[in-house]
Amino acid sequence: MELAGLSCATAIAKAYPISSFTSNLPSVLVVCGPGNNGGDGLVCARHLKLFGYEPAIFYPKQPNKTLFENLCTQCRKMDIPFLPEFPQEAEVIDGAYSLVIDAIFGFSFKGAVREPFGSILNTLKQITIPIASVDIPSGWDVEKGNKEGIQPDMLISLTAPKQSAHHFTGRYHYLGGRFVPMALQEKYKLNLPLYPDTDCVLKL
Ligand SMILES: NC(=O)C1=CN([C@@H]2O[C@H](COP(=O)(O)OP(=O)(O)OC[C@H]3O[C@@H](n4cnc5c(N)ncnc54)[C@H](O)[C@@H]3O)[C@@H](O)[C@H]2O)[C@H](O)CC1
Ligand SMILES: [K+]
Repeated sequence: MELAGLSCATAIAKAYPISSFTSNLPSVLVVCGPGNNGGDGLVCARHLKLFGYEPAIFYPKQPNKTLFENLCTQCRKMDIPFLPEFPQEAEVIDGAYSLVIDAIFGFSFKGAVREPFGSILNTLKQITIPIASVDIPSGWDVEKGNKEGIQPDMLISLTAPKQSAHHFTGRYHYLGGRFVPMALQEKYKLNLPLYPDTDCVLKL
C-alpha cells in the first residue's frame, strides 16, 4: 500500500506538475473509500503534500482497523485536513480544487453503488476539473467498465492494468506498483512492461 500510494502521487506529479497550475499550492481533493483503494489514497495524499500540493481528504467510511487508523494519524500529523462533509455542488469542487483523486473503489467493487458513494460519484460526474483514478475508475465494473460512470482524465493502474482499462479514454495512463516478484509475473503471464531505471511508475 505504501508503494502503491507513492506510485500514485509520483504519477500525478508527472502528469500535473505544480508548474502547470495557476496557484503554486494546488489544492487536491482526495476521496477515499472503505477498502484498500482508500488506503492507497491516504498514502497518496501524504506524498502529494510532501511534493508541494495542498491535499484535503474526504473519508466517509473509515474502517476500524489499525492500518487505516495509523494512515489517518500520519495525514493529520502532516496537517492534511479531513473534510466533515462532501461538497454536494460540482461548482463548489471546481472552485475550491484543481484536481480530484478518486480512491473510492478498486478491484473488489461489485454490484450497485451504495450510499454515500452513489451521491459522491454523481457529483464527480458533473465536475469539470480533472479526476485521477487509483487502479480503476470508481463505479466501473473491473472488466467491462461503465459508460455511464465517471470518465477520469488520468488512470494509475496498480500492479497491472485491469480489463476495464481498455475503456479508459482520458489523457494519462500510468502503470505503478513496481513490487510484483518475477516468479509471480511469470506464473500469471502478466507480461508487464519494463520500468526505466529505478522509477516506480511508467507512462503507458
Ligand atoms: N492486493 C493487491 O495486490 C494490492 C491492492 N491494492 C489496492 O487495493 C485495491 C483493492 O482493495 P480491496 O480492499 O480488495 O477493495 P476495494 O478498495 O476495491 O473496495 C472494497 C470496499 O468497497 C466496498 N464495496 C464494494 N462494492 C461496493 C458497492 N457496490 N457499494 C459500496 N461499497 C462497496 C466493500 O464493502 C469494501 O469495503 C486495489 O484496487 C488497489 O487499489 C494496492 O495497490 C496494493 C496491491
Ligand atoms: K478508484
